Order: sequence, then structure tokens, then C-alpha cells
Amino acid sequence: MSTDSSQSVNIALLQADIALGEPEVNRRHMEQLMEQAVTAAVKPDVIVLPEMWNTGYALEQIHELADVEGKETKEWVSAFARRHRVNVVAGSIAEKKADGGIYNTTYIFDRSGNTAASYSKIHLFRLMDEEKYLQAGSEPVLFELDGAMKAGASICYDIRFPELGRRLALAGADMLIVPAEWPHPRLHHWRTLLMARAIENQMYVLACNRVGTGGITEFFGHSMIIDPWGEVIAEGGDQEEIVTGTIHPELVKEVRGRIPVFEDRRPSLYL
Ligand SMILES: NC(=O)CCC(=O)C(=O)O
Repeated sequence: MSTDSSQSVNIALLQADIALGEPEVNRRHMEQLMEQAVTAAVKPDVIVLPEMWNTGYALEQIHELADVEGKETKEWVSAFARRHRVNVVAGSIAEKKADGGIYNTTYIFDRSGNTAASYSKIHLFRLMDEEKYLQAGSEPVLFELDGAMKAGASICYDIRFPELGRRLALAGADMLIVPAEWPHPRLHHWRTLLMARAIENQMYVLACNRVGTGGITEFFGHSMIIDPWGEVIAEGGDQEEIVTGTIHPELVKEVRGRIPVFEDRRPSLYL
């Protein structure tokens, strides 16, 4: 990432297939895709993985399969981030926390391999039985990338809750990062909600969805990089691929200056 006033930040979304209930297979697959991303002609500054990439929605076996306190994931992803000097938003995994509960958790690693932040999904998706097997997180999370950009954490179903995106934007987020396992037939919802979050909050949205099937559920990919005007910079198809694009964080300020939504808010009238 350049550090002058016209920064450009290269993004790589790993729109991967995920093997149901096979953490070891999935880890090897993610490592391969990450290697592919960092050896591409344009090296990414930020890599994003999809939701629940270690297990998929193998919820009936999730207690046996979950990564205990994310130890294994943290170890290898952190080593990768350090080795390649790249920021990694490590999608989300099934994480067994010290309280014994299983959480849908994302970790963010900086270029030195340090865990910059972690976020556990706060809205559980009943249509995929999350509430029967998982515990909900309780804290919105904002983190910095390269000391220059602020990003809000969000996981899949969270994008249906505009309050979360708005809260993160008010706290300073220039972008919303969204690992997902969002299936057919709701492509229209996926694209519309992502664009709405970008437009209403005048921020970038980086959304990485999986492809393939998990049981009887089919996932359509269409990972997206959307700018603060709501323009789509890059969008995946429905097969495995690495979706790439370049963003310019100073555009956030420009758009917010042009249409001063944040100055024009009337929060006292909304509740
Ligand atoms: N994994 C999820 O949270 C899926 C959310 C989803 O599909 C939706 O329609 O919302």
C-alpha cells in the first residue's frame, strides 16, 4: 500500500469452495489460494477469506470440529501474514472459546502477523440453524489496517442490520469487510444489501462469499468490492476464483464531502 495522499490498496477476495466438516482439507486449500494471491502479478495488501471456511456449516459435529480458541488458525495464518508481509482478514471459523461455546469468529492479522482484532458474529442466522449450535458475539469491532484505514467487521447475515454498519461508520470505518456463506436463491438480497451498506455509509464494502455446495445448500459466490458511491469495482462469478480490485481510501472523504449525509443526520428524530 502506498502511504501518500493518493493511496491505492490492493484487495484479494478468496472466493473458495469449502469441504463440509473437513478442517484439514480446508486449511490446505486456503493456504494454496493464499499463496496464489500473493504470487499474482499485483500483490494484495489485504486478503479476505469467506465465512466458516474451516468447517462449513457442519453444525451437528461443530463441537468436535471447532478450532479451540482459534489456536491452529492463528498459528498458520499469522505465520503466512508475517512471511508475505500482507494483511489477512481470515474469513471466519468455528471457534471454541474458553466458555465452552462455539462462535463464528473472524481474526484479522497485520503484516507482522499480529492479531489486530477478532470479531464474533453478533446476528445468528436461524435459516441455517446457527442459533441452535452457536453462541452470538456481543461486541461490534473496528480495526485499523496499515495504521491508515479503519475497517468495520461484519459477517454474512450481519449486513441485514443497517444499524451495525452505521454504528461502525460513525465510529470511523472507511470500509466494511464481510466474509460470507450466502446461498441461493438470495443473490438479489446479497447484491442489494451490500450496495446499500456502501451507499448509505459512503464507505467501501469488501465482501467475500464462498462457492460450491454444503449438504443441500448451494452457494453462488459473487464476491464484491464496492466503492463509497456504490459502484461495483469487482464482482466474482459463481465458480471458485480470486476476486481482485484496487481501492482508494481517500475517496471516502471525497464522497462524504460531496453529499454530507453524516452532517445531515437527525438522530434525535429516529428512535
Ligand atoms: N451465513 C449467513 O449468515 C447467511 C445469511 C443469508 O443467507 C441471508 O439471507 O441473510
